[in-house]
Amino acid sequence: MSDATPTTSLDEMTVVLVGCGRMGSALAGGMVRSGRVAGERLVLLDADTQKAEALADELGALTELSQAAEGRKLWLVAVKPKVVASALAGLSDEIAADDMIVSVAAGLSLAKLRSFVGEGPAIVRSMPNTPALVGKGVTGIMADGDADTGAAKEMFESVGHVVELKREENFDALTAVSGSGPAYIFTAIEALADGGVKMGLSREVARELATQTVAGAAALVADDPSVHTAELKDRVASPGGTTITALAALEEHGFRHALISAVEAAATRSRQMGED
Ligand SMILES: NC(=O)C1=CN([C@@H]2O[C@H](COP(=O)(O)OP(=O)(O)OC[C@H]3O[C@@H](n4cnc5c(N)ncnc54)[C@H](OP(=O)(O)O)[C@@H]3O)[C@@H](O)[C@H]2O)C=CC1
Ligand SMILES: O=C(O)[C@@H]1CCC=N1
Repeated sequence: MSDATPTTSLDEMTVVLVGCGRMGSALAGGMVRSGRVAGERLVLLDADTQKAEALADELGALTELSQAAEGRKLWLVAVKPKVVASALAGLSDEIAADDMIVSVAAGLSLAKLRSFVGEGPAIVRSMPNTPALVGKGVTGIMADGDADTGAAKEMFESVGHVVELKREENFDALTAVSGSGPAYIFTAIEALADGGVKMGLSREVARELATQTVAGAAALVADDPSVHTAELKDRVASPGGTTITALAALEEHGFRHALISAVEAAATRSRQMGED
């Protein structure tokens, strides 16, 4: 059972990535770039072997389980939620009872994951995001039962922040805020730059300004959690100035409501996906 699972450092394990798509490749790239996971400790598998081989060439990683070192494996499952059961079934002869399975699939509960693999391997449910590729990801994790999350935590910490959830039902909200969140922010950066282009800036300059503004604003928020974001906003808005005029326009167009509704819609979808 999971509570008998040994505690092993990530250094002593081989990470096997199952699914080299958008999220899987971002995680693999981020881990190798960070120097935390060596290419010879990373096996890349994909239904499309050419995709796995191309990524392995780029990262100096392996593509065959037979090339992996002896010892515990961390199976990082990054296929679409509907494919997780069949992907794990196809690997059942390879997964040892003392291995660890880490799923990144949206909506898939620990109970469902356990039903796919049976008793034995430790299971960790996670929700990362694509900024992991550049070491700026944030990942929610939770283990099945009292399994040790250490190696999974180490892996995700190599590509950014880790938030350990105590209540599994919070995965839907976390998915909606940080799993899907980068897409909202990319859209915001694009629209901010569009505004600059509309007002005469070149696309290149507008993108640079929008990107650095979002990065700088996020850094300021993160710098001191005791300062409310409203206070930071007030410090930008001079009385009768440009910012308060812009904020009024944003309110008129339901900016806050749009974001709140987006998170609500994504969380609802995550919950539905878990019921499929
Ligand atoms: N994209 C994101 O930002 C995030 C995604 N996730 C989760 O990550 C998972 C993957 O999403 P995403 O990367 O976007 O999807 P992709 O479709 O980009 O990646 C999935 C990859 O898995 C491959 N694949 C399919 N079946 C198998 C199999 N049996 N064995 C090995 N590989 C297989 C696919 O190949 P083929 O295309 O040929 O089918 C594809 O290359 C999902 O569960 C999603 O919920 C979580 C957080 C963020
Ligand atoms: O869109 C999706 O379903 C996945 C999960 C979070 C981000 N991408």
